[in-house]
Amino acid sequence: MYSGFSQCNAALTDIEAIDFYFAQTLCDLLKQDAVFSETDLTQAFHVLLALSVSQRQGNACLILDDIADQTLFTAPEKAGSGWLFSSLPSLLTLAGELAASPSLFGKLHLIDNRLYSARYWQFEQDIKAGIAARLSPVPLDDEQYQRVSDLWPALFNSKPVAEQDWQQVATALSLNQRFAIISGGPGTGKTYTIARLLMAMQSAWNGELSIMLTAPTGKAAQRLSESIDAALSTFMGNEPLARLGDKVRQQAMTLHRLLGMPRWGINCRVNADRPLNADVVVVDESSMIDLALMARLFRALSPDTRIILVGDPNQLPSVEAGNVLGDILAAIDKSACDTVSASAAAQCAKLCPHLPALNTNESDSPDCHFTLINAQRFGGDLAEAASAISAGDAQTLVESLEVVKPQSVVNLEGVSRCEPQSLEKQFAQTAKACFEPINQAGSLSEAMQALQNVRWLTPFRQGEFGAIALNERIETLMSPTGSAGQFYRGKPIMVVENHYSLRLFNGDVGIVWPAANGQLKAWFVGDNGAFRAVPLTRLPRFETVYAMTIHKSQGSEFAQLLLCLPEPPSKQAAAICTRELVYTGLTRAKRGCVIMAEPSTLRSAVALQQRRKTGVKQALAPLFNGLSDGV
Ligand SMILES: Nc1ncnc2c1ncn2[C@@H]1O[C@H](COP(=O)(O)OP(=O)(O)OP(=O)(O)O)[C@@H](O)[C@H]1O
Repeated sequence: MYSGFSQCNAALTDIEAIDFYFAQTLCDLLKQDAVFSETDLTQAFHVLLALSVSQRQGNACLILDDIADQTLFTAPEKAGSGWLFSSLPSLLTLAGELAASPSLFGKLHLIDNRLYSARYWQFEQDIKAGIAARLSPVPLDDEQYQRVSDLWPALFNSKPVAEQDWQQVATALSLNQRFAIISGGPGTGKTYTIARLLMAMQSAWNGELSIMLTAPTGKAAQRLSESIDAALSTFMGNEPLARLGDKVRQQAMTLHRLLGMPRWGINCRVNADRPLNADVVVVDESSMIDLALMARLFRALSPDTRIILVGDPNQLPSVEAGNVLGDILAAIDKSACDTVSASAAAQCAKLCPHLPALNTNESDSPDCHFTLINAQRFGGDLAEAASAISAGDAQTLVESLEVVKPQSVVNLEGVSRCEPQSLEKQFAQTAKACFEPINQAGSLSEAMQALQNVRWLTPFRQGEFGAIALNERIETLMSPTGSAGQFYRGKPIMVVENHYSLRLFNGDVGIVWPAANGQLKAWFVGDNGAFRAVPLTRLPRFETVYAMTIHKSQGSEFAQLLLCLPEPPSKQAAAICTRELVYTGLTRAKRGCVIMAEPSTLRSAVALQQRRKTGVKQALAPLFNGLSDGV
């Protein structure tokens, strides 16, 4: 085999030291068994290498079919590089023997054709156990029904309607679920529904429920609190409703804080032995939650705690391994919009006799997924473009987009396209139209508002249209000295590391602005919505943020967007430009978006779906099809 990492790295491409040492450590253990031939050990080393690479790429496991009879880790410039894996039957036999070998006991798991390291296998098992334990509904008693029925007309329109109101259906049917998912695109009223569902729950349980609101990032948590507040403000004028609203309103926190995750390390303060003291946990932006974090969340719930996942499965999956929300929804494979069980239909009819009857099915599978499909806030064009992207219909999308000048983004309602060359030619005009309002603002709050109005998004950090180059170019136009990298009034910045004592977190966006004494400071929006200043000398690591990557923009929204989709400069860059990336970028726009792209680049991106290899769907499907295999 290889004498060390350097020799391995010379023979194979796309591997990292961690892959080599993972494979080598396990192979060293295997040698103790003394049952594997040298040939088997060499094959095992490469399978383990492929497993580590696969997990590093965001997959939970290695699908053996993907490597069978394939030569992997090749590089055109390295003659003879790469490794040819054997056929599927012999890979399956080998992987089975590895997983069963005494020296690797518990370290590897082979489920069907999926090879796991113990960590990821355990995450999947914990998620499965957490969901399985919550699938049987907890019926409301008659008094609870009565209280919720009495409240209903204050929460929703209770006049008879011809078209189904999925927000009401979701609320009525989630009331007695201990596990529910409310999914939908941006502005479909997920938070509106959650606020009302929580009001209904509090009324059923006489205001005694302990509710926790959480989201994976600080920004998403802040938006969740604000949106719940806005949804509850409707009830302020009515004393009893306002009191019920107070039992729902609270500051959402990040999942890391909720679980008491240490700054360094992974052992949560809140865990199976010391679970969360909550009756209901609402998790927003669930698509951003990776396997490990979701597993830790489920471990931290006591058996009676209800969990409601909220999110948009068409968005990018988590940065770290897995695609948990998408996989759970794939396992459920239906929503209440299709059919529900007869008992769920009866429950809905009891609370909402004014709604059309739901379609029923014969099964007793749990009705725990509710899709909201009607855009409540999103402009028609944006909603249509977003659904064309999520349906993979690039042709309709490209044909529907008017070609405009890039600077028209500042007042745009809806979606248009501009050619990359026209942004190149009109770069200065476009940047000034978008960002001069920040410099020209008369006050800090106007500048903050202007900053939220327009943002440029890009898939990449590096390269001509990467965030770094775009910010440098824009900054030379905006900075009074004409050079990048200096502080000036109106410079937008994004913190890129956590600073706990300053209460600044990775992704927080602020602005450089003079304090009352004229001294420049960095200003951020505090927890209570008020601005707070941080001395420039104390700022943690930050970047200029006229432009940002689409990944970083998750959980944020802007009135108008310039969505740059340049032609990917390499194969690796092309692999990033997926349908989910375009969808996530576009749906950050509240009013208008200009997509800067060649039609061919847009088509290729929309055609490419980001697939994460996991076994979550296979593990959960039996639970949702009434075939629980007993966890
Ligand atoms: N049934 C409704 N009637 C009137 N307004 C509604 C209704 N549902 C939602 N809205 C309004 O539509 C807007 C978007 O709703 P909401 O914020 O709940 O959507 P969301 O799906 O949570 O959005 P996002 O994905 O951006 O978080 C809000 O202003 C909300 O008040």
